[in-house]
Amino acid sequence: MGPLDTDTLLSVYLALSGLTALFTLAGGWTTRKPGLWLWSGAFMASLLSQAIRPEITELWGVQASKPPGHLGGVLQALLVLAGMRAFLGLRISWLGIAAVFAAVAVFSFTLLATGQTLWWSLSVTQAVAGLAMARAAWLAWQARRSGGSGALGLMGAVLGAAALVALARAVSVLPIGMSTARLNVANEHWLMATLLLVVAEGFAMLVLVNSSLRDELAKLADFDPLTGLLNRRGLRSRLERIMQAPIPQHARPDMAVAVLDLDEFKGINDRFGHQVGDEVLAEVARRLHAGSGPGDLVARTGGEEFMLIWTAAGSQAGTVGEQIRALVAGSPVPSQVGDVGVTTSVGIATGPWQGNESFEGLVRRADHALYAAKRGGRNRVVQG
Ligand SMILES: Nc1nc2c(ncn2[C@@H]2O[C@H](COP(=O)(O)OP(=O)(O)OP(=O)(O)O)[C@@H](O)[C@H]2O)c(=O)[nH]1
Repeated sequence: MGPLDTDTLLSVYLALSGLTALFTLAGGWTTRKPGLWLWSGAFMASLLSQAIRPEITELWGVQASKPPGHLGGVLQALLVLAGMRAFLGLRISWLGIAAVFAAVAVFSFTLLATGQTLWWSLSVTQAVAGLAMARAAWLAWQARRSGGSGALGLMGAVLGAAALVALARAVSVLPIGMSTARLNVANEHWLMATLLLVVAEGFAMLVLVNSSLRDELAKLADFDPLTGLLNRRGLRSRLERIMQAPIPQHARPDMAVAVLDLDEFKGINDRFGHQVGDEVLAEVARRLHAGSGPGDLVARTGGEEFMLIWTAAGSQAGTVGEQIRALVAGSPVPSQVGDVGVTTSVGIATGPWQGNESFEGLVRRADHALYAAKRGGRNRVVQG
């Protein structure tokens, strides 16, 4: 036996699968990310399928130990695919997975029972595993292309490579006109590539989980959890991005900054309770968001304070304030205690885009206008 014969490679494969299963299990446990449990199960499946081979060999002979190993590879790939779907929030067809697995299992065990060569079993199981991996790679790529993180691209590349290796292995072990010795050599080559890819898959999975946690943290830092609107920090960073866009200042339509403060909101809390107050805030946020265009920014900048930046208010700038007030006060907010009437005061300032300085100036003007609206009796718009 050489140092890199099939049995040695399978032992290394077993050890690496076990480690990857542990890492993904730890990842699933600590992050509660969907998909990681399935990925851990995927590597556990290939570990178990290799670990039970010596026992099966002892009981029923070496031939009988092969189909479980082959099927472990299929189960692993199907679970990697299911994990990818879960990670991306897609539906998983367990019936489809069971049907594919059962069909391949029946095929392998029929070959075993009828005394035919088990190279066919390896070839077919690797082909099925390759197709499942290719599907998982495709999903990762699609998600990357529709705005996902770079880690999805890495995952797609690694799973794509795993798919190619499995398919190449499926072809290289086809028992057509090749001696068993040559089939063994071909199998060992591709098995070695599979080993490297187990490590790469585990690595890509952890990178993917880390990057999605980082995205979540960034989201938490930029958004208000009650209303889902941007918070002050998120508003600022998005505004900076818009201001830095390479559009000449003279080509930008005027923008409007509106500062809103719900009227006598303390009274709503006192009369109906804090929870109803929260419902009102969430509904006001929904209305403000629904009433804004895709390029506009809507933020909750304080308890019952909101800020809207209409990035292309243009010639309608003068009427924007009244539209915003009507969005909030136009109809009462349905809540657990029935309809709750709510009004808002709005301070508004419009002007051209001229860098950060001018934006701060606009906000100051809008703030002063808001105080004037409150002083003037509330539920009104004052232009600053
Ligand atoms: N339910 C709820 N209430 C909040 C939240 N954040 C701030 N508030 C409440 O909002 C109220 C704001 O009250 P005030 O600043 O006195 O203003 P107001 O009653 O709206 O009166 P005016 O602004 O003068 O019209 C306070 O009672 C805060 O407790 C929140 O997240 N949920």
